[in-house]
Amino acid sequence: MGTSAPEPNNDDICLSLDGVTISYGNFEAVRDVYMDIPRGKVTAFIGPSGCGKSTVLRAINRMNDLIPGCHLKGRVVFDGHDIYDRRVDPVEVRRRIGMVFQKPNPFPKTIYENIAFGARINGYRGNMDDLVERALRKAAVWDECKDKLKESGLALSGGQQQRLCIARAIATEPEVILMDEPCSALDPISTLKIEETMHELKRSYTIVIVTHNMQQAVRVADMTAFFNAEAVEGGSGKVGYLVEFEETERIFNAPNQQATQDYVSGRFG
Ligand SMILES: Nc1ncnc2c1ncn2[C@@H]1O[C@H](COP(=O)(O)OP(=O)(O)OP(=O)(O)O)[C@@H](O)[C@H]1O
Repeated sequence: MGTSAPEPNNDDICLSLDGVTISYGNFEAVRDVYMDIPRGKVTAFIGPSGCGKSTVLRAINRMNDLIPGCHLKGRVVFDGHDIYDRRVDPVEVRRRIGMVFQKPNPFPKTIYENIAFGARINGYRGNMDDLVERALRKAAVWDECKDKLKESGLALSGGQQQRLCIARAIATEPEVILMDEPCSALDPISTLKIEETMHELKRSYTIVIVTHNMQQAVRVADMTAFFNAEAVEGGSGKVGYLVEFEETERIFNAPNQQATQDYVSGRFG
């Protein structure tokens, strides 16, 4: 992606956060995060509100660039290159590292166009009908959509819209899919469908999900990162930090840190 010399490759690691500190103006939201996100697995970010989970997630595909005053120190290494290198195109980063948001946000276009639009902009030259079908199938929403491809994406149910948004993210052929609380606006049945879809998707993609729902982390994630926030000396706000990053089973059954134990067992604050 970049033109700098590639760093040594570790095939099992998809993305490395290397001393990442993110500020909004003068406010330091999250400090000094180091983590190696494994390839082909689901990684969950959990932790109390305001500890910086979404901020870190958005840093992984340079989505924070769109927030005026947001600034990152450190490096995010993907495919051997720092995605914040001056020579790297953020649009290309976001194509390779796609994102699904909290609220389903289909374009006000047909179901077909929701998929085809981004692919066309990215210069896709293959058979568009095939791409639309493939993406909708991978996102497990083909059966519900196949007879109404020319209808508006907004006419689908919330859960179907979210799977359409996953299909839209897949259509640009990313390697990573970031999901920011993708089920928080959905009913339990739609939530289970998305979770099942994630199990399928991790065969082809690396997934990072922010979730408030600890049961969801247990159900879907191979690895879990627990973030917390602490008061800053002399300051009024709190700064987020990564407490620990381990296999999900370990985080929920035998974490290294007392703060993690307190959080996962509900004895927090
Ligand atoms: N656009 C922004 N401008 C200024 N401050 C922001 C912005 N977005 C987030 N923050 C601040 O950064 C800190 C981390 O927020 P963030 O949304 O990343 O936390 P979170 O752990 O994802 O929270 P939640 O679980 O409530 O979504 C908070 O103090 C928040 O107020």
